[in-house]
Amino acid sequence: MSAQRDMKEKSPWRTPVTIIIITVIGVIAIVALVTVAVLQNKPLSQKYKYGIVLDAGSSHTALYIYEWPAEKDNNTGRVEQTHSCKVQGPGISAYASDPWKAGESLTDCMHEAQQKVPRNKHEETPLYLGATAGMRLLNMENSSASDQVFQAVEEALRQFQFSFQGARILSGQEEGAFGWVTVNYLDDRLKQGLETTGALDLGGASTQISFVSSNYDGSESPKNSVTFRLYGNDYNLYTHSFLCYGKDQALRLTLAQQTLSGPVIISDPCFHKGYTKIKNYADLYDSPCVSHRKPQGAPATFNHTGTGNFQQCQEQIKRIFNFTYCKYSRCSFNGIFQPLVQGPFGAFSAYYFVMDFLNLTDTSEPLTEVKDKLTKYCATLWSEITAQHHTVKEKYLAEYCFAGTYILTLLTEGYNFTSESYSKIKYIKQIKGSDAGWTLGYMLNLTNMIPAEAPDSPPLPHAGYVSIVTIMAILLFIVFILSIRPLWSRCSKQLHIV
Ligand SMILES: Nc1nc2c(ncn2[C@@H]2O[C@H](COP(=O)(O)OP(=O)(O)OP(=O)(O)O)[C@@H](O)[C@H]2O)c(=O)[nH]1
Ligand SMILES: [Ca+2]
Repeated sequence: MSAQRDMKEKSPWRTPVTIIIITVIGVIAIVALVTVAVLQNKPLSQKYKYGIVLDAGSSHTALYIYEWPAEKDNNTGRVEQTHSCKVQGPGISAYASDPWKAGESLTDCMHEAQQKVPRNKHEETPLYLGATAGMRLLNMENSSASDQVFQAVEEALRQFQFSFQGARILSGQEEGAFGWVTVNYLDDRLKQGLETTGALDLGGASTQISFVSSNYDGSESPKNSVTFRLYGNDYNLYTHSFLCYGKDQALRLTLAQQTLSGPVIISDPCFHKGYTKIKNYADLYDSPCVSHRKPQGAPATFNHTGTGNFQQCQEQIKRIFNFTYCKYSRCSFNGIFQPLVQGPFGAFSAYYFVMDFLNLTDTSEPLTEVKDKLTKYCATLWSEITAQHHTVKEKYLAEYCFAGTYILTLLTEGYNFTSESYSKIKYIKQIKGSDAGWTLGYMLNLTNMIPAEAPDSPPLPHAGYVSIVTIMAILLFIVFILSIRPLWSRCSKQLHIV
């Protein structure tokens, strides 16, 4: 009997130390369970992926770096622009006579990208270059020069350790459609199946309009139609890119029609009174948008003189749009089909630069007021303008009256925005820290980051899952305490005896 009691007392399960150890292990196990539950579905450490897109525009090239959590490739709204770099100098199409310089011009921004993307990610980071209207024009004018520019650019980009995926010219349709994808992706409209926002992009050499219209099925003009299935929703997008109607080429078109007879002086209502500059005919007509109209026997130069009159400027600009023919039910201009504009719009690139400078981004202001303000601005003397804005580049400064008038004319006369639909335009530069433009949409498409179908949602949301596991853990803990209570009471009795 006493030997039995001895054995019971010496059993390791019956010592206070053992009971304390069991209790601690039990608590640790429960805490671990809860921790695992909390971390379930969440990456243990945030691992990021990167993508780089070079936007080789007509006026300049810009590099964008995008970043997203590696585990969330398919989730919308997660890709963010973390860095952008403006390439010094003109767009790559301007290097047609010196192609290697086009490649060289990109190296500074590429070195910046090397610094910004973690070194161990370089090899897996895709790098794309997309060229737009400047290269479209060069390709039309001199395709071998355009090939050489691409060769030089590709050679330069291959020097870097990124995963170079090629350089190519985007079609106008792609440029318009990817701009629309970017805006709606950043606004979280695609995944949630919300009403979409149209996209208005004004570049230097071309301009794009893209929107979804409820009364347009794409059949009337298939070349203006792009269909998408994104997150389980079908979209039938209307899109058109007008080559030669970007801000810089539109200015050439407007000037060209005032120089048909090769005058020595041009009195231009789109430039401020007091502005006067000697310009070369050869430079003005050095673009396929106007080259065929070069006046015969024109002098080498002309004196470009401003008269600063909004009304007359608008009249000059209207004449670059052809409204005389349309084989469809309705057209914007130059015989291009366009349904009535519908819904909200985001207007970016030069739409934003220009209207922001002119303090005209508030579209709740009636159009008549916007026109009044622009009338006053255009009528301001050039000497006053330069005195007020001495830090702004003179080339930009001289062109704001033209550019503002062009924007209003393009929107209201070209695309048929009314006072009411104009108020639904927002002039934007960025959405949630990422620039509005085609580059993000292009990368999302090429990396298959927007699925056609909505991703399967988990049977329980994360919060629900955590709650259930926590309740189970608490119950387990109570059961555990109840089960060790007899051991504790026996243990304390023993301590008493001792
Ligand atoms: N005022 C102002 N104008 C700018 C600025 N950056 C670019 N621009 C001008 O705005 C116009 C459009 O610029 P971007 O949108 O960069 O055009 P792009 O992409 O080079 O041209 P595309 O190939 O036609 O798209 C061009 O005339 C530029 O010279 C800026 O910061 N301020
Ligand atoms: Ca552009």
